[in-house]
Amino acid sequence: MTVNVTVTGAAGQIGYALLFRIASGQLLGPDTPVRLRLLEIPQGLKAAEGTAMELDDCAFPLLEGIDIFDDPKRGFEGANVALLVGARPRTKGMERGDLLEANGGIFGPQGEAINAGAADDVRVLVVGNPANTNALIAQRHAPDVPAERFTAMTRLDHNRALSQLATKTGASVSDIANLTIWGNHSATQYPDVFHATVAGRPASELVDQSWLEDDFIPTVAKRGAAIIEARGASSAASAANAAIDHVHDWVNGTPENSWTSAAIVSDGSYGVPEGLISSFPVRASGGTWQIVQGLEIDEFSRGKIDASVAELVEEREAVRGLGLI
Ligand SMILES: NC(=O)C1=CN([C@@H]2O[C@H](COP(=O)(O)OP(=O)(O)OC[C@H]3O[C@@H](n4cnc5c(N)ncnc54)[C@H](O)[C@@H]3O)[C@@H](O)[C@H]2O)C=CC1
Ligand SMILES: O=C([O-])CC(=O)C(=O)O
Repeated sequence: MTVNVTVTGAAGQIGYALLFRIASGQLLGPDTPVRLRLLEIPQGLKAAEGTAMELDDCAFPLLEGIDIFDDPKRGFEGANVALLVGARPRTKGMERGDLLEANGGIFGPQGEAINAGAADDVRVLVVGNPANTNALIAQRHAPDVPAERFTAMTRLDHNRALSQLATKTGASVSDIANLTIWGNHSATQYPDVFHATVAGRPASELVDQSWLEDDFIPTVAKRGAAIIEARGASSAASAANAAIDHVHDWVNGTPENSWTSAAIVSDGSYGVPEGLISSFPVRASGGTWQIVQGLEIDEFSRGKIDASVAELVEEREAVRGLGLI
């Protein structure tokens, strides 16, 4: 059956890296036809039309159609998968509160539109920053959609951590299992190697604590800023790739022998307040995410997780104070 995929911010740089991969079958697999619904603001419509022309020109056998909208109500109609990429970027002179407020004006109405018209099985991935809190705002505006269908992306952080650890240990990324990103998709995130293995050996035996603290954790947590500095623009292809990985695993399941990371609604596991959208170690099966339970968390990890979760609580209080949730 054809799957309707809504992509917001379709004319942006992540959109340009993402749409062709969705249309080629990499999001949902080689047997699933897709129909794209592109949502943009009025100023983005012309560029979205240009991208749609290029999608046509690829003659993707799985692409059944493309529609373009600037009205969220129509953009999310019948959506089975919704990728919320478009967001208000932080600009000069903008305070954190201004950024949260501007994004509340986007993600509140989009949550309402999902509630009103998306398909019963809708799965939502928020990429646009601040991703966790934008996802929370959207989720709170969609009371009829099960809360666990709203997720935010920390898969790019997860993939960045895999790559750093592989390089350091001289292993291949496919040798690494059970890394975790905890908390917020921000500089406070905690990339945790203490349950990870590299070719079956505990990662913590292969790297020392000073590398973790002085190199690995800050490199992963600040990678977004380093890419902006180097490229003059934020991560786009790697962000699109992570979005594909996230939805692909959500729908098709994670491999037996490992877990991944995703920001999902907390059920209170690991002391993360219930209802926050925070990154956890997760497995997917049967189309749902489950938090990996029973991991031992030492004092170092506890402090790092708590710090990132505290930032999420602060963001939640800020949007509550602004009347956005
Ligand atoms: N979670 C993650 O790991 C990552 C998140 N990001 C975030 O993803 C977002 C998008 O990044 P880029 O594509 O590089 O930005 P971009 O600025 O190139 O594109 C954003 C697009 O969104 C559109 N847009 C703005 N408001 C909209 C609305 N209300 N409805 C529909 N479309 C809307 C804009 O017209 C623009 O075309 C940013 O917030 C960025 O910070 C980027 C990389 C990684
Ligand atoms: O900082 C940004 O805008 C981009 C981002 O989220 C990342 O690359 O992780």
